[in-house]
Amino acid sequence: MKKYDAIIIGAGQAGGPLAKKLANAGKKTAIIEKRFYGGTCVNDGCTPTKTMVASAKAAYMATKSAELGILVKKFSVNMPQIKKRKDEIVLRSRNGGLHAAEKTPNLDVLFGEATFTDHKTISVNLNSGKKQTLQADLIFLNPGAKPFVPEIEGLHDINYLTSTTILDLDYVPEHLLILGGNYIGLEFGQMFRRFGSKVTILERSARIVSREDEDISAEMQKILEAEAITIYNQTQATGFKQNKSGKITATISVNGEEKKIKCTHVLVAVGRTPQTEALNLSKTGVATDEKGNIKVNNKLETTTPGIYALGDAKGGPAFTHISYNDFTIVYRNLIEKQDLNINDRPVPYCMFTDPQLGRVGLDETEAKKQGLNYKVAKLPMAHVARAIETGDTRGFMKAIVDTKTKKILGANVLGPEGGEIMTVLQMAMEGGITYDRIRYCVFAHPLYSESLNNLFITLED
Ligand SMILES: Cc1cc2nc3c(=O)[nH]c(=O)nc-3n(C[C@H](O)[C@H](O)[C@H](O)COP(=O)(O)OP(=O)(O)OC[C@H]3O[C@@H](n4cnc5c(N)ncnc54)[C@H](O)[C@@H]3O)c2cc1C
Ligand SMILES: NC(=O)c1ccc[n+]([C@@H]2O[C@H](COP(=O)([O-])OP(=O)(O)OC[C@H]3O[C@@H](n4cnc5c(N)ncnc54)[C@H](O)[C@@H]3O)[C@@H](O)[C@H]2O)c1
Repeated sequence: MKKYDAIIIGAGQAGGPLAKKLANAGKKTAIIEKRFYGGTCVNDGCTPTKTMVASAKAAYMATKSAELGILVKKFSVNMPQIKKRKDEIVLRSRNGGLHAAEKTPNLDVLFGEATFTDHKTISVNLNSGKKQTLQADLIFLNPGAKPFVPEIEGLHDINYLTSTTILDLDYVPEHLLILGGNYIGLEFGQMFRRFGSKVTILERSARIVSREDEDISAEMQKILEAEAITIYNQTQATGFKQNKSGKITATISVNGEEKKIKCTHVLVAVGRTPQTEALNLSKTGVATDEKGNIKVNNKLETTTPGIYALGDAKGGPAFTHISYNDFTIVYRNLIEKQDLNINDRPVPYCMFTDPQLGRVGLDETEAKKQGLNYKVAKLPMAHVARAIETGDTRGFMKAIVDTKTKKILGANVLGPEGGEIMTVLQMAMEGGITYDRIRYCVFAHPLYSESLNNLFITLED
């Protein structure tokens, strides 16, 4: 049995940085990782997908460049090269994080699967085949999540893809059928369409990106359909069959009506599930909800004092920056004796479709639901000088403002660099800068953000 001051399970977006900071603060720390240092974001999430989205954008630009007067006569997609570039970037990032951790005094990095055997006692099945038992008063759980695979007849008999396994393809699928029309389904759907696949997306809800306002869903659907992606809303797959040559027939229910679709590959992108089962949390009194998410209070402490949960495994918004912020909250509270909680933070995000969808704060639906006194400012990208000049006028900017205080309550920007434009509005929200000031702010011409002047000029006082 080895005693530590702190043990961290999972080297994800919270665990890795927390381990280094605790060790540097003088705590004898161990971090246990069963797979790859850096977790989902670095190895199977943000880094590889955004790397491949960049390749897909290059393919898209090759098809669009004639409009800008540049004739690309012919181009081809080199999937092995796209994969190689992605693998190299992932490896560099993974190894960078690992080497920094291994060089940190006071920090032991263990590769293996951790499971609780008793109160604050952890057994690790080391990847080397050996076992090690550890104990600490402070334990941090950062086990992340994995793709959720629904029970659909025949799904387990076909060689379906997940957001993790699709990253290993070194060829372009002929016809990719995707279950789920949100982050993962749309980012991969557009990417593979641009690589040359035929793409069909099935979304169970009435509309894709169903957590956003209706006008966002409609515009996103229009943008994706313009690239010849087929989208079925209010649709579920009810069965799959694969023939000897590998071709798959999916039975789908569209608005209750049965239909058959033939495809070559199926990507399951219907959400993620926490990796908490293997932890054997009942041994240490940490409660989970019916989905396996770890229950925490607003300071991220679980039902067992001294054990904290960070990142995706606690449910709620599942983003890298939220997991990272969890680390900073826990660290500052425990080591710097601050009094921070997770309720006070904004939850911005960006969907990396092209154009991007950046979002922060309240949308129109939520403002209406809360009965707020609000106004909506909306500006089509077709009225944005920068968008016209660069030849991409898809989408719009939208902001919700408080009529009385003139404060910005939220923003959705579906457009080129939508994430960056949203972030400018987020900074205004954080600094309490009202929309009537932004209307007359001097922004450099002709930036996308300059059009925030015009966005708020659309509002009458
Ligand atoms: C395809 C895809 C694209 C994404 N793109 C974005 C994006 O663009 N922007 C964004 O903000 N977010 C994105 N996300 C979400 C983001 O990756 C996660 O929210 C983020 O990685 C936070 O994860 P985490 O810190 O909770 O845990 P993770 O990063 O998942 O790390 C958890 C680690 O714990 C390890 N582990 C689990 N159980 C054990 C155990 N018992 N013992 C030892 N180790 C264990 C796992 O192996 C893993 O390495 C994406 C996700 C996916 C799947
Ligand atoms: N850019 C980013 O920040 C980014 C990118 C990728 C993933 N992520 C994170 O990863 C998480 C998982 O992403 P995701 O897209 O898999 O999940 P999600 O929960 O965001 O979306 C799943 C979609 O699938 C639909 N769905 C559910 N069951 C279905 C079924 N049986 N058939 C058809 N549709 C069905 C849902 O209605 C929903 O629209 C997200 O919560 C997100 O936080 C973030």
